[in-house]
Amino acid sequence: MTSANKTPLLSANGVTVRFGGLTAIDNVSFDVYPGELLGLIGPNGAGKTTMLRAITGVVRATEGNVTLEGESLNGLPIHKRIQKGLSLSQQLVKPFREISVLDNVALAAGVARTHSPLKSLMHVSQKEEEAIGRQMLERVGIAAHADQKPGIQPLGILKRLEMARALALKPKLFLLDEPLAGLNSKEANALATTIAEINRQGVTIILIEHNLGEVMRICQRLVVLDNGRKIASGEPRAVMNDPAVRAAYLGGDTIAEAGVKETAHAGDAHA
Ligand SMILES: Nc1ncnc2c1ncn2[C@@H]1O[C@H](COP(=O)(O)OP(=O)(O)OP(=O)(O)O)[C@@H](O)[C@H]1O
Repeated sequence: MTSANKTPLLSANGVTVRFGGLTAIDNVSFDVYPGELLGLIGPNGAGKTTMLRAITGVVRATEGNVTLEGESLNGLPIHKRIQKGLSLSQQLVKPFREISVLDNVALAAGVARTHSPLKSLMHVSQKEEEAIGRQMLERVGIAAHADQKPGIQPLGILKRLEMARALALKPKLFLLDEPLAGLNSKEANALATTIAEINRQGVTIILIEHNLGEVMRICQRLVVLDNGRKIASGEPRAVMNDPAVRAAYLGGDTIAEAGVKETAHAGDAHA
């Protein structure tokens, strides 16, 4: 957990991202400590996904910098950041539909080992990658689907497959962008439990999520963005009771209640 004498795994320092005249991220700084499950939350359009993209190199920060284990990631392309230990599980799930669930994960494991998608394609199903694939499917709870094709899987399984693919890269920092979106409350609850379990096994995680009930349940610390700015950070319950956070979400009313309801969905509440 956070402590003054611990070195952050990741530090964002004064990160600003502008798209033309729009400042999507405005001078945001925060740290992620080894072993943490950090929730990055905020209303629609707050800048959460842009922040993740600035960390992974999908968008370039206009100002500021991001360091991983003290080393600047500035200017590094996405694949170099992956090599250094970042892995992003995306909101949109796009597996290869013609190969099995297991081969999808084995392929990702191959990319991690060869850093070349082409080589990993030729290596797919080699024993070691396959073993990593099976291990990751176990980890996300879908080992029973290993030999099936992704095309016939429901969204809940596909989300877990996407997570298994990202975990196959053996990341130092695992970035999850709205993994619970589109799931019913029972599925969301189960997947959030899996995410907490992955964290307990030692994987440091940044979780972007609108489902505040699950965020409150599994995250150890929160960073809140609104209009591109960091408006609060700290222990979840204290953050949820922060007047600035209440105002950002609901105009100051019932964020604490919304936060503890299992089905709470800030995106819905905000709409
Ligand atoms: N590539 C882009 N070009 C221009 N504007 C963008 C781009 N990406 C994001 N934005 C804008 O930046 C702002 C922040 O968007 P972002 O998607 O990061 O927010 P978010 O907090 O992830 O929102 P949500 O919860 O709705 O997914 C929004 O105003 C969005 O329209």
